Amino acid sequence: MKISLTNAGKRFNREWIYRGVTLELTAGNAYAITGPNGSGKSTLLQAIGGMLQLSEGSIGYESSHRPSAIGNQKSEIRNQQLGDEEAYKHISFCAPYLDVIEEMTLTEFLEFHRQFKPLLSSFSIKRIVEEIGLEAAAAKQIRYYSSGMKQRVKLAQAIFSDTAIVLLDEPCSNLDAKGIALYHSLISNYCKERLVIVCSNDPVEYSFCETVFSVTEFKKQ
Ligand SMILES: Nc1ncnc2c1ncn2[C@@H]1O[C@H](COP(=O)(O)OP(=O)(O)OP(=O)(O)O)[C@@H](O)[C@H]1O
Repeated sequence: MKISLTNAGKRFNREWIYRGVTLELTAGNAYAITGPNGSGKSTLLQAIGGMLQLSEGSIGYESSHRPSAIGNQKSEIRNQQLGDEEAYKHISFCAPYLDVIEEMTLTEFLEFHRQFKPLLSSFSIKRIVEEIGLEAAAAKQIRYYSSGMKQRVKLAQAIFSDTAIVLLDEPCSNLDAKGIALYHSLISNYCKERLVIVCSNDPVEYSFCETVFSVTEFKKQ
């Protein structure tokens, strides 16, 4: 999977938040978007995730796959541009401004979510609940969870969805030291082959990202 941004820009009213963003982001890599409060990190991530329309420029999503081999011949890897609808099936998102369904229990919520985005193969809901250490609370409505427990649920929803792209906005919000360790183990166990983008000002959240860029680089107009 590859995401290409070409001259991407976003403005609210007359104010350009970023402009001239040209980047290629590829699967198997982790990227961090940093920058001061209000600089446009979330706005850029939301545009990449298709939740927000750009004011100018474009975003393309390209998947690569190897069609099944014919006879003994090895087939070439084929690249295919995806339409927006198709691309969004490959994206999962975790962010403070995205809500979980508070009226559901954790088990019900994961069952519900699975109908729209399949889970990583070989993962049962029971196993996911165990992975995030919430076995004792699995039958409790999410509305009664602490903020750190809710954050674990949001991380699980994003990381255990079978998507090539994982977008994480402030992924360690409300997590304690154990929760932060859990986040890092989920990233290293389940995100190696995927395209991960983390929006953050806290190096602890993006320590594993090979490429770090600041949204302030895209403020020159
Ligand atoms: N819907 C909107 N309408 C008008 N302005 C907006 C809207 N959404 C965001 N902004 C503005 O865009 C700018 C960038 O906001 P954004 O949330 O992307 O910043 P951020 O870098 O993620 O900040 P933080 O570190 O505080 O989370 C801010 O000035 C914000 O006020």
